[in-house]
Amino acid sequence: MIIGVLGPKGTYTEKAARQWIEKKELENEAVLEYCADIQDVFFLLEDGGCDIGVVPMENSIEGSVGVTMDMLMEGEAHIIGETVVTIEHCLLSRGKKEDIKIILSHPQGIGQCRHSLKEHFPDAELRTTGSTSHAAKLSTEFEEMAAIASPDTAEVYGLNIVMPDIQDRKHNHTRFVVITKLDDDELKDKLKSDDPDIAYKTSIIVYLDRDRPGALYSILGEFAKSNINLTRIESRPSKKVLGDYVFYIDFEGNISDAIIKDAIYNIEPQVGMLKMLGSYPEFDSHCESN
Ligand SMILES: O=C(O)C(=O)Cc1ccccc1
Repeated sequence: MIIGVLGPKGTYTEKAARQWIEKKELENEAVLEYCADIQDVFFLLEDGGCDIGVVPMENSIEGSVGVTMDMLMEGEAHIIGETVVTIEHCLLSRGKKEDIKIILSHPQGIGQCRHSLKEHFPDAELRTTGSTSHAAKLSTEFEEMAAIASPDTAEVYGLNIVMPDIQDRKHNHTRFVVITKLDDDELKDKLKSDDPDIAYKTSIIVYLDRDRPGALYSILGEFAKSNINLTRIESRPSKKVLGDYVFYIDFEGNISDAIIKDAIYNIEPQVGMLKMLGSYPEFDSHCESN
């Protein structure tokens, strides 16, 4: 089974993928395919180059990962799982702290360390890369470069940890989603089936089409009426005109539950578009460590 992840070796996304692989007991079958950026994970999946993909979705400090949200809207990928990884950013370099002039990372990495960078490296040039480990790899070339990445990545690329705990807040977590293009039958052949008794979550995207008072209220009311708990609601630009949005809604429950099916049935006639992203086992922080 080929699993597309953000590369090169040493990304947090790889950590997330390994966490999910272990949970699904796929250690003997899974082969990781490293991609240059998040978009490429989706393209690899769409082109049939991998069975499964793992991509970052949202971070507790920096918020949503726009490219992941956009690619979920645009493509055929659907969500079959999620996992949460604890983020522990460090500053990695070949040189010493006083040599550092350029700091590299994925935009999420830079965003999660913004205040700390201003405080400790006010004059450094900040440059974005495809991933945290891509930044680490580039930093092996010059002593004046440093990467924001995980301590494990320092080991992979033989870099020094010049500053541990560089993130703005101690508690830092990223939620990753597991995506596929395979249908239920194909998945049944490849994956151990999920325990039907565990808690599920469902993700949808809705576009309201007609801007009118109470349109979103009415949709959210369908969830409230059925006592369905929302876990996330985010808007993204519809990309049609300024001020026009699509809404990403996550809620507790499985689309195979009658109560969820009924709520979706009631919402559908009220919206211009409803895209079902998938129902999948909710990450359980009590059972899963990382
Ligand atoms: O997976 C990575 O290493 C990335 O570059 C994306 C990212 C960046 C920061 C936190 C979590 C994921």
